[in-house]
Amino acid sequence: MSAVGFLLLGFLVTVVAWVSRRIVRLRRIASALDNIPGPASSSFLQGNMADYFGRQGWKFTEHVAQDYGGIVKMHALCGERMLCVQDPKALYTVLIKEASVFEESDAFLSTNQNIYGPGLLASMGEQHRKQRKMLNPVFSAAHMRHLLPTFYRITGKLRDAISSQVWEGPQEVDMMSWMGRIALECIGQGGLGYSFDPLVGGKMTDEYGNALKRLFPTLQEVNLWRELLPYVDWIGTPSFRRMALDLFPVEAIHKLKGIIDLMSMKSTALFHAKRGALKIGDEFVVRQVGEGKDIMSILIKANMMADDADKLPDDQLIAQMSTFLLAATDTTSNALARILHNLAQYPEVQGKLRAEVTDAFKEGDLPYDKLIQLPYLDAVCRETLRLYPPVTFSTRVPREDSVLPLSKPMIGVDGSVMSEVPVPEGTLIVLGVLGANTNKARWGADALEWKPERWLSPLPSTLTEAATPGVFSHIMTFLGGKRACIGFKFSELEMKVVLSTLISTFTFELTDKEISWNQSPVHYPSVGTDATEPCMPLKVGLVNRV
Ligand code: HEM
Repeated sequence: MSAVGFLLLGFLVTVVAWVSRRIVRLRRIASALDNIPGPASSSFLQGNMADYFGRQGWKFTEHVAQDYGGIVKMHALCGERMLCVQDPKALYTVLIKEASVFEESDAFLSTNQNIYGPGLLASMGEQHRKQRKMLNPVFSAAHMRHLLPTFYRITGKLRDAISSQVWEGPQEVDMMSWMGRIALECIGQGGLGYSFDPLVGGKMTDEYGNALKRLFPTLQEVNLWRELLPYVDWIGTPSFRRMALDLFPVEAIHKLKGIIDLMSMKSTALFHAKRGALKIGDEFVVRQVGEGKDIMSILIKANMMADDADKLPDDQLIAQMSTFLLAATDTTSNALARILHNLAQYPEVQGKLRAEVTDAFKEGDLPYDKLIQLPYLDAVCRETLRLYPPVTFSTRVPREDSVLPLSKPMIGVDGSVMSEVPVPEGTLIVLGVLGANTNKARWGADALEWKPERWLSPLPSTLTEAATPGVFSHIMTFLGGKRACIGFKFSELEMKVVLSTLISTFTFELTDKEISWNQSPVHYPSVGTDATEPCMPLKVGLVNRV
């Protein structure tokens, strides 16, 4: 049999095995979850997948968040059931108490393993625990404060670049593009000690940076094939699998392979250069981009000094580099874009924020603690992250049967009162971040309104008295537990530096172009609902020219 015939046969066997396993699992899950209320399925094939995860899925996500109980049954592909979990006690069980049962899905882990290598987003169990043990201290506030001068310097360049665009008078500026570039440069210099972009107008030309930008759109093109990965990524040796991929007749897969190869080559070269510099000594290191204060330099040093039992192998260190770049860029840039969009819609909030920041910075750049604690800047960031969590697609799959207790009982489809929900092994769980962040019983009747002021007075006791398992305030935007976002302090600092610089220099207004927000692994803005290209035009002017 020819190599192609052998490949096709293997593929067919895999598909048949996958379909039969799926049918058995479906039947079991469906009967266990029958009694949980939730929206009707839109079609047998797609269930509610397109309603929830589709580009215009935000309204449906709000409907699920507001109109059902703490756990909502939804329909996945071909009759499969999935649960949206938004009750705080149930979320606590998923993320903390039984975190070793509720792991990332196999498809998520396999995809990430093939893209980034064995980093945080591709590891589970002991390997993940060991990586977090090494990495948690690297992301502590003590290290973040050393990044502040780098962030001020980079953001100064951004301010100069935008100033030159609007020097002659207010202009329409695509702020999404600038937020993408600043976020990449912050994680480039602050995370890897590498500069992607001089931030001087035009477009970024760096090969590595452009590969990163192409990754998510290309992944979208191979969505269906990704589901099959856990069933095939153990077949043969890595070189056999590479050969099989070259023969596979799907163009997007070849494109993806090219992007991943380039990212891997660049991060490996950067890693070795960095470790070489660290071995030569501190004097050499301070002359590098990042001056040895970037996350990777600190990680490599910590790893060199760790006990043998705690040391991470090179491939796990290298894998963190693309992991950080991907996890940090779109999330923070879109969060910043959302804040600017809201400030343009609420000029009184914009004015109040500008007054606070201008007064605070009148004697020069603020030190770390003062910047982080500026009350109104903090309130604007928290409130935006609460109401518009940038990441909405976090999922988990229980590796064994489990039970999720509820903080507030709910009424089942048969009218009975349910204080807990049985969850069979293999059930797809969507973490209902929006539902947790906007629960009216806990946040108050105005939970769906964007009101930064709510953070300036004590939060309702309904919220503070019932624990929320989130790492950031009382919100679930960065999740909680052992897989919570490791970079939330990095992101918070970056957002505050960028916003304080922009808001004290520029004014932001809406244009006549409608900005719509698209559901995707990370929410992004576009002009109107048809365009898929990320874009957010705002009318930008100079503060002292108004
Ligand atoms: C507004 C900005 C950000 C948001 C909303 C955000 C949100 C999240 C969420 C929800 C997760 C959990 C994903 C899951 O388990 O399904 C996560 C994980 C992660 N984030 Fe962030 N993130 C942000 C910024 C950052 C930054 C700046 C970095 C790095 C500097 C970062 C690095 C990571 C990493 C490495 C993980 C995987 C953690 C693990 O599995 O142990 N994130 N993030």
